[in-house]
Amino acid sequence: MKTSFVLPTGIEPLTRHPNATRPGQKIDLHHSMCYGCGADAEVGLRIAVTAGEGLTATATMQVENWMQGGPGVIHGGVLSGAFDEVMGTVPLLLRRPVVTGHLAIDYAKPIPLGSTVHFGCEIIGGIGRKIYTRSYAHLGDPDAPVAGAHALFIVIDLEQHFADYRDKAVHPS
Ligand SMILES: CCCCCCCCCCCC(=O)SCCNC(=O)CCNC(=O)[C@H](O)C(C)(C)COP(=O)(O)OP(=O)(O)OC[C@H]1O[C@@H](n2cnc3c(N)ncnc32)[C@H](O)[C@@H]1OP(=O)(O)O
Repeated sequence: MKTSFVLPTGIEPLTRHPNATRPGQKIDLHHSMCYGCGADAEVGLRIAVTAGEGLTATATMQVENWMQGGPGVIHGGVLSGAFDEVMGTVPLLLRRPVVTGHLAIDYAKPIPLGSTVHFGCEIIGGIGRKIYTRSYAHLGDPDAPVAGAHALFIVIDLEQHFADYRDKAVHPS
């Protein structure tokens, strides 16, 4: 798939945490009101990410009617959000919390409403606090990707990063 994303030189391999979610198991829920993965979110993608071998994962998402962009197909921003969620979850296999610094999407084919989108994802490696990932999406045939993505995630101190925003958080009613 064509992409203009350029990986920097000097990326070091990273190692899965010994206590990371085992292959085949769902990677722990971020929180139940999260737009990407939460079961209680008013509107959300409800993506479940499953750990694979090494630093890989898979996920699926149902393309519902509210996700429509161009007639009959998914909105590009929704797909972007899905890639963000999938790639942002995989660093939990390192047991390192991250936020997105840079996200790049390559849209190869329209994705019809009603589709099940399958995602594959891997951590490429890291430099300091920077973690580089790539992902692809297909509709059932991994040899026929409909989109791809790269992202740079930055490792954060979870408590410190969200300290000023916790009083704005919404909780399940
Ligand atoms: C959450 C629970 C998990 C649970 C996981 C659940 C999955 C959630 C998935 C969704 C994730 C999201 O959407 S997160 C929401 C969207 N993202 C955000 O809100 C992040 C907003 N941005 C920020 O807060 C900040 O900019 C940070 C934290 C990303 C970076 O700030 P900082 O901590 O001061 O660090 P800083 O020195 O600026 O950057 C560190 C290094 O990264 C590089 N760097 C930073 N941004 C970029 C960039 N866009 N492009 C290239 N490089 C960059 C810098 O040059 C530097 O390199 P060097 O000098 O070291 O070489």
